[in-house]
Amino acid sequence: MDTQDVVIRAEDIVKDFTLRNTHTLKEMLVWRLTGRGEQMTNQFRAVDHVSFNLCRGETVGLIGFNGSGKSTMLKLLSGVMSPTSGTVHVKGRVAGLIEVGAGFHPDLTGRENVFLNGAILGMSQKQIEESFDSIVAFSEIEKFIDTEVKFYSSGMFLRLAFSVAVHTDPDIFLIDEILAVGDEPFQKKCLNKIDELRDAGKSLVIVSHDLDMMARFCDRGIVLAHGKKVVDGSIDEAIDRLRS
Ligand SMILES: Nc1ncnc2c1ncn2[C@@H]1O[C@H](COP(=O)(O)OP(=O)(O)OP(=O)(O)O)[C@@H](O)[C@H]1O
Repeated sequence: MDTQDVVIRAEDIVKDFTLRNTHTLKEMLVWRLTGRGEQMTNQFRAVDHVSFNLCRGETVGLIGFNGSGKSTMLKLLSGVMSPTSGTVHVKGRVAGLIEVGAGFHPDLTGRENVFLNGAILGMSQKQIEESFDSIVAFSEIEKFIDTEVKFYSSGMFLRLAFSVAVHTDPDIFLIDEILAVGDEPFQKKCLNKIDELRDAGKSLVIVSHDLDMMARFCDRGIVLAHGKKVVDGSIDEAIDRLRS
């Protein structure tokens, strides 16, 4: 594919987290006085020099065992988090379904959150007004739309968040495991919507432990292990590596 078609270019991404150890005040004082203050924290590398391109129209599955860095990688792609080093270039509008309810304010109603979230995802007030009925209809939570979202179940959060995100007409859609919290009918509806987005030539990055679902949706698979990219190939090749 020529470089014009690249919508995400992740170059040599590293993400380090600082893990804090809990110490008593006395320990901290002794450590500081003995000049060992730097040992109070340690660094953990969650993403280790990962590079890849995502092309227009591709659906890539990001797979790997627990703690391998998948969710961190999605947050770096979405811009919610910055890399320690390396760069992420994005072309087009990104919608991320990364954490259920992220970007939702608990004290606001569903209706207010649709406007807030839509605006965060780059929609104008007029676009949100025009899409509002369709957003609510897709989510099927009409009855609760004027209830504060702190009273929503995680499935209700997902319904509204997914619905807002797909209505923003994203070029790139990032989806974390969260589909798991929806009930089966809603999951089916989301999967159909994902098919529609694929058919419309959108680019998707999906994180899931449901390898059969990944085999059905993804063209390509990237396997992360301890933060490193160990496979970037067909989805079948990626799944084989994980299952071997
Ligand atoms: N904010 C943070 N502070 C410290 N460590 C973190 C933070 N976020 C993630 N980590 C660590 O980074 C590593 C990768 O986490 P991440 O959530 O990206 O893994 P994952 O592959 O998505 O895992 P899972 O399959 O369990 O969801 C884990 O060891 C996790 O503890």
